[in-house]
Amino acid sequence: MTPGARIQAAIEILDRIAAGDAAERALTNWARASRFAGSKDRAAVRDHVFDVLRRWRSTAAQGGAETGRGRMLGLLRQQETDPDTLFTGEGHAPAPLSVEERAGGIEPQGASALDLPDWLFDRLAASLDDPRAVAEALRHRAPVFLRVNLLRGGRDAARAALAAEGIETQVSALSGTALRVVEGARRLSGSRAYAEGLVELQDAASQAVVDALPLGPGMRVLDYCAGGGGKALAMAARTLAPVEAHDADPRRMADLPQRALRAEADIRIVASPASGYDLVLCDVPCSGSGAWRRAPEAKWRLTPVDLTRLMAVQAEILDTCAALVAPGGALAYATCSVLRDENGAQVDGFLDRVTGWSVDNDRQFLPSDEGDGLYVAVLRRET
Ligand SMILES: C[S@@+](CC[C@H](N)C(=O)[O-])C[C@H]1O[C@@H](n2cnc3c(N)ncnc32)[C@H](O)[C@@H]1O
Repeated sequence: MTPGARIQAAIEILDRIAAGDAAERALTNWARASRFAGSKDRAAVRDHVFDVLRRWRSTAAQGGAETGRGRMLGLLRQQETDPDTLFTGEGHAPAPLSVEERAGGIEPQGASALDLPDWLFDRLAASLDDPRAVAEALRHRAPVFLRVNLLRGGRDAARAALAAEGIETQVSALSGTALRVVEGARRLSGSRAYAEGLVELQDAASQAVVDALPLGPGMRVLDYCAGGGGKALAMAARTLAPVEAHDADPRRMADLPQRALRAEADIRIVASPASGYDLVLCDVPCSGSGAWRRAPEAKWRLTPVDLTRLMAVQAEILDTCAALVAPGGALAYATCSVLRDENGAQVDGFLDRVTGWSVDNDRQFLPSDEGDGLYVAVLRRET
């Protein structure tokens, strides 16, 4: 496909998304119907679509229309790429710009310039000292991070194995196990280092969250909202003992046994956790606001009603998990959110409802080149 044809494909997919299709579904449907598209074409089209999704409002403003075509035009203007080189009308490229399109487009202002819905800008402003910096970070692509699986070898050995396959990494400042991929990210899924469990894909701040947990050899540990199991696997590498994994939707854990096998981690799936754990992690469902650059659609689909519903679920999970912790044990509450309502306010609410608990430590990570936006609080059961 020519660069112009890739732009036209992205325009059509963006129109499907605007009509209500989920981004992944729209991309998959396009790929199925476009057998001529090679892997590089698919990756390029995907990048265009996700670049626009991160900047849904500002690209429409700068492109002069709330359409796939308008947004792609706005994106090219933001990237200082001359649209006339791509909107040529030749082959499968988009039609040349009209006089109106050429003259159209305005400089976005306020929440539009920050690519946030208005209501979310207000929530972010109420949560953070520098909401603009966080909103700006969410407008850019996320770096790719790996976790070195210490059950399968050390960091240097993993870096060397990756480098031998053309995947260059840098050591992350946030966590001793985190590597930032600087070259060859697309080779990862087919690499031996990945297939043999030397590394896992995991954001650096997610790894730092696990670093913050009071984990030790032989502890009895439960991951109550295990999902795909990223944190359960990281915890198993630290405890050198079984980690129990639970999720209200067991289908979310479908790949976990296979991942555990590859990583040589001892993960045991439990449908009904008992009690008496030394540590229970509840990595609760949340807005995902700290990771919206990876899943930008969520930024536009979340409503105030959704957020209120999520907050109720979070409080309920905290209370359920507290009852599973042994006296003297710890309860870790984590989100991938930067909203205070889902973070510090939930912990404050919990401490108001219970007695005999205190905060050991808590930390808010903000989205940046170093990792995603996550929150973790370690709560100690005194009695
Ligand atoms: C943020 S994800 C977990 C991500 C996972 N810990 C990881 O690191 O890959 C939240 C998970 O909580 C699960 N969940 C939602 N409500 C729940 C509930 N009431 N009890 C247990 N799990 C729940 C969801 O199915 C989802 O898999």
